[in-house]
Amino acid sequence: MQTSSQTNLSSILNSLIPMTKLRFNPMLVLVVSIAVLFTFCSILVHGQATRIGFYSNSCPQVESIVASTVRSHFQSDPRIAPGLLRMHFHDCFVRGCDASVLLAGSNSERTAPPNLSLNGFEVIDDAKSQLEAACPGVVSCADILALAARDSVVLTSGLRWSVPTGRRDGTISLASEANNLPGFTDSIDVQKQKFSDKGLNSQDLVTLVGGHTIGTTQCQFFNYRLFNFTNNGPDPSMDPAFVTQMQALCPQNGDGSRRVALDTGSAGRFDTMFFSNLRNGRGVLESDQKLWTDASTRTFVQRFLGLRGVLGLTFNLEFGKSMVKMSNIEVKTGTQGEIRKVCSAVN
Ligand code: HEM
Ligand SMILES: [Ca+2]
Ligand SMILES: [Ca+2]
Repeated sequence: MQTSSQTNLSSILNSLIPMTKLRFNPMLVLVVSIAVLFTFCSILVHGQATRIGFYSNSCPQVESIVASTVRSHFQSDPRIAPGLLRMHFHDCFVRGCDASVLLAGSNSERTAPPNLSLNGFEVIDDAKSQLEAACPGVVSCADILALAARDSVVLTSGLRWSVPTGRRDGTISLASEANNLPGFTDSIDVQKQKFSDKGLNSQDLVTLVGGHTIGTTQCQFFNYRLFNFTNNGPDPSMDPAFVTQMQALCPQNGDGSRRVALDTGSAGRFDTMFFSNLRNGRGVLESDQKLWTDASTRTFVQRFLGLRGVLGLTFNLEFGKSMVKMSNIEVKTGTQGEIRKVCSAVN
């Protein structure tokens, strides 16, 4: 039913365009105005966001170029897969996912202690130079890193997810800001706090730390648990047989830079073995083992292991969902930041 004011409005609008055959349908005018208003308000409130297919016209080859570059480097050195996943995490937690972690120079993030062992920079540089040849000045380094992290999970038998793109590159990178990153001795409360500061909840925390299902750690980040953790011995949350196994790999006063798997027995495969290891007191990092010790995070570990009946969660599926959240942290879009020409330097 039309109200008299709608009828009046449409007759006024129709009288304004006597030369055309267009006629205003008041309902249509209403729906379109609401849609325009809604879009306008949501841009005002949320800022612009990333979206799937951002480069579908400007650089349709972007995904295939990144994927083939990551694959070819992975074939000669599989360590780049965990390397790129960790690099994306370290990027997102400092100034958002803006490739700040890729900038070289004195006092840049790269020089901060947690970033000294990052690897895979050459993979991003390689993809970037191919993309500059194919679509000059179009694809951001931040997006290349987000895509490369996803491709790394796929290459290690994880599930694929769609990566929204449209990030722009930041121009600032400060070593001092890398203390935002969680540390391997952090309590669960501190871990939760650092994640919630970035809009990530406890489930995201457990899921994303599940990224430790691939890759390695240096002995120096956990060997303090193996010997004099307490007055009379190793960390009591560790399985004694596992302590012996780790002592052999990381002897006291041995080489602290030696590397061992974060997920014993499955360092190359994106699976739930990491969570079984936590359940069995076989977590390598102190911060990882606490995900099982603490009841509030343990429930999520149990859900990934199918130990909570209908509350079961599929790790590989949840990982993609939490990664989409993580890779949208404080993103720069639209006219913010820039599209770097070279990923290690601002334009
Ligand atoms: C409480 C949070 C976290 C802490 C304390 C932590 C700490 C660490 C430490 C100490 C290492 C060993 C680094 C080395 O020896 O070079 C490491 C490696 C790694 N981290 Fe984390 N991490 C956390 C969360 C995450 C998240 C959220 C991801 C990804 C989504 C991630 C992915 C990785 C990967 C893949 C490696 C292996 C790197 C390689 O083999 O090159 N981590 N992490
Ligand atoms: Ca960043
Ligand atoms: Ca694994």
